[in-house]
Amino acid sequence: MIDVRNLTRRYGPTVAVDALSFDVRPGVVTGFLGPNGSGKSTTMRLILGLDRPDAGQARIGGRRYRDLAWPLREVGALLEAKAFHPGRSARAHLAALAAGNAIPRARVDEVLDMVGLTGAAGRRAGKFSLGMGQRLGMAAALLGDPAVLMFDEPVNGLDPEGVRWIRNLLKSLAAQGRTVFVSSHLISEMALTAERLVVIGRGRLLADTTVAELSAGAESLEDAFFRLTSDEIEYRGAPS
Ligand SMILES: Nc1ncnc2c1ncn2[C@@H]1O[C@H](COP(=O)(O)OP(=O)(O)OP(=O)(O)O)[C@@H](O)[C@H]1O
Repeated sequence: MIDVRNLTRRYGPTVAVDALSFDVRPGVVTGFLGPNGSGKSTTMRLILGLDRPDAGQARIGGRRYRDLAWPLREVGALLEAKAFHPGRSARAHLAALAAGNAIPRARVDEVLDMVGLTGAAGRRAGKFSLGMGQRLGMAAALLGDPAVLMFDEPVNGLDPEGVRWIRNLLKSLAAQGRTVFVSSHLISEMALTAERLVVIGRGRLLADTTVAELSAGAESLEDAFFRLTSDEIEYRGAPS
């Protein structure tokens, strides 16, 4: 469970996250949607203690990130691809993370297998394709067997096979009872992956609902999304 209460973050005159409150529940995939610059990445960084809020707070399993004794064992996150040393093998990268977080070494091979990287485990991660890099990032997120998982735009740039693989992985992690929170620009992809949705615009909450409910009053989830966010997009072309 993730709970976000009155979370606010300003950068100079920009209010990136504006008194945002929502819960992310276990057992389902929750999509995090919003136009470019609406504050999704900032919110995720605040939840993960990578940035400090000006007001409010975010908690994981009832505790702030900085109060977690072994963060990697409570929350796994994939924020950007290729967040690893390029000269290290995939296995060495994961082994270093495991050692630093008191995670048994045997778990490294388990997660390599889960993400389909067993055959490439000895290769230098710097030579990995984008899809392999995402798989390695997923393996790192899963290493501590955490109950809460967060992914920022995990399918960006992936081929259809990679997109489907991530979709199925997220669903199976939620089916195991984990809390899965995933941001995306791709509304059609979220319609296939998520059950619940948190939608924001200019840092503010626009909807905290299910995919089914949001789609119900519109022709498609995409139409419902554009209706919801139409006043929130900073730069629009002139009306045709
Ligand atoms: N470190 C920073 N310094 C200054 N402004 C920032 C910083 N990080 C984010 N912002 C601003 O805060 C707002 C929210 O940005 P954020 O990256 O969280 O949005 P986003 O929804 O993740 O966008 P995208 O979908 O384009 O990735 C934007 O106006 C952005 O320019």
